[in-house]
Amino acid sequence: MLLALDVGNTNITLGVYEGDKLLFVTRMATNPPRMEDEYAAAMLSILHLYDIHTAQIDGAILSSVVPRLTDNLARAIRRVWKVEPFIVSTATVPDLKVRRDMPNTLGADLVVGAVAAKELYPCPCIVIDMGTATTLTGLNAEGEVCGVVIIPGVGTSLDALTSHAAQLSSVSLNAPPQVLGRNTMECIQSGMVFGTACMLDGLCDRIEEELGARCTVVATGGLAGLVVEHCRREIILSDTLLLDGLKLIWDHYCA
Ligand SMILES: Nc1ncnc2c1ncn2[C@@H]1O[C@H](COP(=O)(O)OP(=O)(O)O)[C@@H](O)[C@H]1O
Ligand SMILES: CC(C)(COP(=O)(O)O)[C@@H](O)C(=O)NCCC(=O)O
Ligand SMILES: [K+]
Repeated sequence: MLLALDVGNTNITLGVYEGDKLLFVTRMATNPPRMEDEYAAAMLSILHLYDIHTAQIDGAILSSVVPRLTDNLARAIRRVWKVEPFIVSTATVPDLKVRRDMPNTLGADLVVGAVAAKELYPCPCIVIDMGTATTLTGLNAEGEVCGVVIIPGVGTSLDALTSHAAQLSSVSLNAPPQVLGRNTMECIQSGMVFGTACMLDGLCDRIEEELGARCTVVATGGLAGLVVEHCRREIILSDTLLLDGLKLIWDHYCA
């Protein structure tokens, strides 16, 4: 079985594959950061919860955009399962062509999303990932990464807004009944949900203009479900895009 981990700035997403089948997906909070033994204990008890025994894991793959956690997690994996985790980066995934300055600074999650999109969807393609940041990655018809847009994520924006505006407090991230909010809560929700949906529609149009072709658009990340249904363009939702990408990378480079 393969243990696949994607470390984002808010959540560590963990999945286990048996062959091509994703057995389960679960999440651990990224903060506070933990030590090697704490990660080992946490992952062991999660796998125990899903009836996976230590001897059943014979491979591990890790993508991380939080460098200070990567080593502790990798050491925990080596210690518990006696396997060397494959660490995703542009260097370890050389088949993905990245047409931008300093390609090696592309976030590992964006590498994984791009590999998944290139393999699983028609290109040109735009990958939207809505987590701590909202990112849009543009892939051309050859599946090469042509560039990325990075925007503060929906939750991150809301935190910034409410910490800077004396009369605004945080709201639950839900779509209000109409665009014109009738109370402070609805006004903020409208801005967060409809504002983000309009921004995604508009950015996809502009990325298509730059790529000179109509694109497939696929969205993932913890906040995608909330926003994408309010977009006017057709956007495919995939909760497991990054785990799918990790599995594809594993099959290509390690199997
Ligand atoms: N099912 C879910 N699992 C995880 N996070 C979720 C879920 N639904 C909504 N969220 C929200 O998504 C955000 C985190 O998204 P995620 O893609 O895990 O971020 P990151 O990759 O930056 O760690 C948080 O604001 C969280 O509250
Ligand atoms: C843009 C990101 C912060 C997104 O992280 P996330 O929201 O998934 O936690 C991450 O991909 C990152 O740190 N990237 C490095 C810079 C770059 O890709 O250009
Ligand atoms: K992510």
